[in-house]
Amino acid sequence: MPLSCARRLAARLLSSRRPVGRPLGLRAYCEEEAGGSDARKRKSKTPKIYTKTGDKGFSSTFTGERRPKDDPVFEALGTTDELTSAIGLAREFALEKGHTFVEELDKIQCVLQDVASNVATPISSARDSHLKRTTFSEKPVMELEEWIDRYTQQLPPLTNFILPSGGRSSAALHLARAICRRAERSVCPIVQAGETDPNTAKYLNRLSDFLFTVARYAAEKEGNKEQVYRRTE
Ligand SMILES: Nc1ncnc2c1ncn2[C@@H]1O[C@H](COP(=O)(O)OP(=O)(O)OP(=O)(O)O)[C@@H](O)[C@H]1O
Repeated sequence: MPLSCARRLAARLLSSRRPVGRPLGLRAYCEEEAGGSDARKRKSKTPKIYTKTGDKGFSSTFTGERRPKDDPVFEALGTTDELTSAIGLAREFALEKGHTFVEELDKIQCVLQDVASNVATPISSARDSHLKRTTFSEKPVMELEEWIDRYTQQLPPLTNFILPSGGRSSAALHLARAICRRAERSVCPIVQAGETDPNTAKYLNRLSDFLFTVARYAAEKEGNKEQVYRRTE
């Protein structure tokens, strides 16, 4: 597959905000660009979700590098994808209960796409045009801090260790929080290697605090008791 196709695909993915985890495959994209193969033209114009380009255990970064699928970049992308999926589930539970923080969760899911775009663009192989499209600033980190402070003010002070509990919304937010911490751990080595913006790891660090705070807020608003830690002996 010509590299130029990979790059054009990546550019289109970023501009269309197609999720990093499930873009249109390279072959499908190149055929689409070329007007489609004869067979495909006859059958259908719908591009296939699988391209088979990853079958040998390698995949592409946004900069066009082919790397093994157990590379730290794909590990971090996969974990970020798990995180946004867990938030998506928590969001559904929260929506059923009419929680107002659903709005913040919506924005967070979009910002996580930006985190993934930045991680998918290793600085050592990026050109200026890649970097320009995938910048990640401190602004969303600051916004999270404002949200954490606002919700914390509405909660009773913490006097015990809280166990993941407090109803479905709250428990799902705790699960998302734990996955968020794993996402942070997976991004840290990439930051330390100087390959991604440190604000991505900062964002994930603040996000786990935000998820903890809204987990408690959800339990409180729903009138659910949170389980507290008690020594078992
Ligand atoms: N297992 C994975 N975990 C995390 N990220 C991945 C994984 N596989 C691929 N990626 C990333 O997600 C993007 C889209 O994934 P996709 O499944 O289309 O890639 P692929 O496996 O290389 O190709 P295909 O599935 O079409 O054969 C890739 O370009 C790569 O950046």
